[in-house]
This record gives sequence, C-alpha cells and structure tokens, in this order.
Amino acid sequence: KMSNASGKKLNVIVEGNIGSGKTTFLERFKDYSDVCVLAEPIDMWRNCNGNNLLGLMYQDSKHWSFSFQSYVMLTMVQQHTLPTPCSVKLMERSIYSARYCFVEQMKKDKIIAEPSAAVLDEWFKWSLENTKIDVDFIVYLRTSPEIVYERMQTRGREEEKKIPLGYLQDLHKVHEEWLMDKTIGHCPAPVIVIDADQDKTSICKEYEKFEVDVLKMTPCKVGV
Ligand SMILES: Cc1cc2cn([C@H]3C[C@H](O)[C@@H](CO)O3)c(=O)nc2[nH]1
Repeated sequence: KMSNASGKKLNVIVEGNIGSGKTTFLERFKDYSDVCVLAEPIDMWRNCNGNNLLGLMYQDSKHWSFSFQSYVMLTMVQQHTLPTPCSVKLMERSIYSARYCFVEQMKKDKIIAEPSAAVLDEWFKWSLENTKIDVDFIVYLRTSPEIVYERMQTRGREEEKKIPLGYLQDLHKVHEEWLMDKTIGHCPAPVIVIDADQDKTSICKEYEKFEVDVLKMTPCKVGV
C-alpha cells in the first residue's frame, strides 16, 4: 500500500485543451493498482437518459449548452466525491475547468445567457462549499491551439467535426488565464506545466518523470 508520510490520499486533476493528450497521459497510470484514473465521463454526456447532450451542444450550442454544462458539472461533482481505495486519484478535468474554462468561454461567446450562467455559478459555489472536493495539484498539458486542432481532426470524434480553430484558440486563452496568468476564478492547487506540444514519443520521457514523482506522491517540477 503506497502512501506518503501523512498517509493522505493525493488528488490530481489533469487539465488541457481538446486534443492536448489527456487520455494518452492518463493511460500511463492505468496499470498502477494504487492509482485510480477517472477519465471524463464522456459516455454519460453522450447518453443522458438516451440524449446525446454532447452532440446536441455542438449542433445547437445556444439551445443546449446550459443543459450540457449543468450535466457536466453534476458528473464532475460525482467524480470528485467518488470514494476510491487508491492512494492517488487522477481525474480528467474538473469542476474548476467546467466553470473557469468552458462555461466562461460560453459566457464570453454569449452562448449561455447571463441568467443561465448565474444558475451554473450557484451550483458551482454550492458544490465547493458543501461537497468534499479536494485537489492537491493540477497537471496542465499546455499546448498550442494549431497543434491540438490538427490532432482533434485526425482523431475525428464525431461531435467535434465542426469545431473551428478559433474555438480552440479561445479555449487555450481561458486555460492560460486560469492556470498561468491566474486572472480567472481561483486556482485550487499548484500547477505542474507540461509542454504537451511534443509528439507522443518524445513527450513520454516528460511523463515518465512526472509518473515517478506522482508515485512517490510528491509533486514534481516538470519543466516546460
Ligand atoms: C469539465 C468539462 C469538460 C468538458 C468537455 N467539453 C467538450 C470538449 C470536448 O469536445 C469533449 C470531451 O472533452 O467535451 C465541454 O464542452 N465542456 C466541458 N466541461
């Protein structure tokens, strides 16, 4: 049983733009018995009582973004508060990126009207105050929008087919403002920045270094 000095569980969230390599990063931890990996529950978003909210959001964002982001926030709280037997819980994205990246961008784009954004904000604030949401550090897979745009297209996720480069540039900007400039919302934990523009092979060395530190349960200083 691996645990650090205090025996405290370690909660890590992995953040980054669409196509920044989060899934590849999380894959590396799958075989560690003492690390519990919680990928984004995208299949729940695709099937909320038979409705593909993700698809609806991308088809008609004005109409469906509020419903989609409300459900995302619910599933994030469910994952943040899910008890696991592991010493390390590694989660893909968080209630924070839900609020400070995606909802923030949709507010800027006037896709979510102010009254709806106010409701999401109440859920966000209530959740932080009333549920056990712990984050010990944030791994930020930092990328350039042009690179992730290329990757997103090659990956070819059905619902993402029509996402323009501009949206990825906007999402990049809100991630930078939240995690680097700290000009949006609040950053709940120290940020470990990984330059995730590198191709899969060369980035693995970077991940390995981080892997060792996570398993030693100490946040590492992964260079950018
Ligand atoms: C927390 C959070 C994750 C998340 C993902 N997405 C979208 C981006 C991708 O196209 C897809 C999977 O990450 O869902 C979103 O619109 N809003 C979100 N909020």
